[in-house]
Amino acid sequence: MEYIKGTKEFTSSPCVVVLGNFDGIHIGHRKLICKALQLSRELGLKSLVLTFDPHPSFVLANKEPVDLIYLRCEKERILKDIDVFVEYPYDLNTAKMTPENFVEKVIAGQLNAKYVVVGKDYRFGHKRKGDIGLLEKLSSIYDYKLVTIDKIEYNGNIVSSTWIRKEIKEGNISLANELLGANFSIKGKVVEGKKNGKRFLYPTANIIPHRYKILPPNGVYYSHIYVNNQKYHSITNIGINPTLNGQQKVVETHILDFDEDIYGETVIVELIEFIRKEKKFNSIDELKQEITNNINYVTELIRKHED
Ligand SMILES: Cc1cc2nc3c(=O)[nH]c(=O)nc-3n(C[C@H](O)[C@H](O)[C@H](O)COP(=O)(O)O)c2cc1C
Ligand SMILES: Nc1ncnc2c1ncn2[C@@H]1O[C@H](COP(=O)(O)OP(=O)(O)O)[C@@H](O)[C@H]1O
Repeated sequence: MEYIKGTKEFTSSPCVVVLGNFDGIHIGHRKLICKALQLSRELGLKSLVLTFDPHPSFVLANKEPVDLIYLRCEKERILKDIDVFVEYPYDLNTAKMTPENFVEKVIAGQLNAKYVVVGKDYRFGHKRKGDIGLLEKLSSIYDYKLVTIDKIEYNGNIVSSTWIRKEIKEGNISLANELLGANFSIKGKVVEGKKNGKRFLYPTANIIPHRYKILPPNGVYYSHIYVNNQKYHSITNIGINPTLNGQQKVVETHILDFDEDIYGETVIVELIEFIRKEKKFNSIDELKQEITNNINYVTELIRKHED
């Protein structure tokens, strides 16, 4: 995948363009992406995803981009089949562009779009005045075809990033994963902790989560971890380790049947199922007993799944 960021000075060969903010790439977004991939294969065109960086709300409302389901580095993994991923700089000049101007200059001009794939409610340009009606109207002038995709529903409700954020915050990881069409994941570098794991408890690979990343409530989750592209079953605690008077929020993963030094490695932790809330125990022994119970539960879960 070619990745274009931080510049407006680029052009593309004829392509199928997918437009969207793709805050949390969910089953609705995946449908757009699949359609674009299918068209690009059939027609021998490049597939290109265009989003904005920073998020428009950061520039327009001066809001910090908090509670991100995917950080940029995490999106690349999901968009791996796409040929080109563009993060178009969203500054005050971009915000001022009329929708007509954006289509002429960027979509038809720079991107050389032959197909434009968007959700039915896609809005763009100054004050979000552009919509699919305008994209359709301009398609004959700029010689592209418009493909619109209906909003996807799950149990009668329209799937949205806002809904998924709510489920993640409430700890409903299994449902969030259904809506994402993938397991919610946290990517980061394994850092050194206080070494209490190996000494008194179980070793855990520690990641300090990015301050913009959304996280579920502090607690213990059945997880998968990818180390050097190899997948392992694991159990993850998200929290501050109150029993050992910790202060900082850490994502800590104990990998089952594993005994390697992975400090400094970039890993991906996927959360699969909520097990329990994080608690302050009266002693390290009590904490260890509970962690052992949790590991046994996960081992049993994996065994049942493999039967
Ligand atoms: C499955 C699991 C569950 C845990 N649950 C708790 C908990 O409920 N409360 C707590 O204070 N710490 C909990 N911990 C965190 C341990 O306290 C932590 O792993 C230990 O402090 C080691 O820290 P270190 O990596 O800095 O050495 C849990 C760890 C694991 C692996
Ligand atoms: N099964 C395992 N799960 C997680 N980490 C492991 C495992 N076996 C070995 N390790 C290594 O041990 C480190 C964690 O040991 P720990 O005592 O918890 O130290 P720290 O406090 O630095 O996290 C990990 O970062 C990793 O390099």
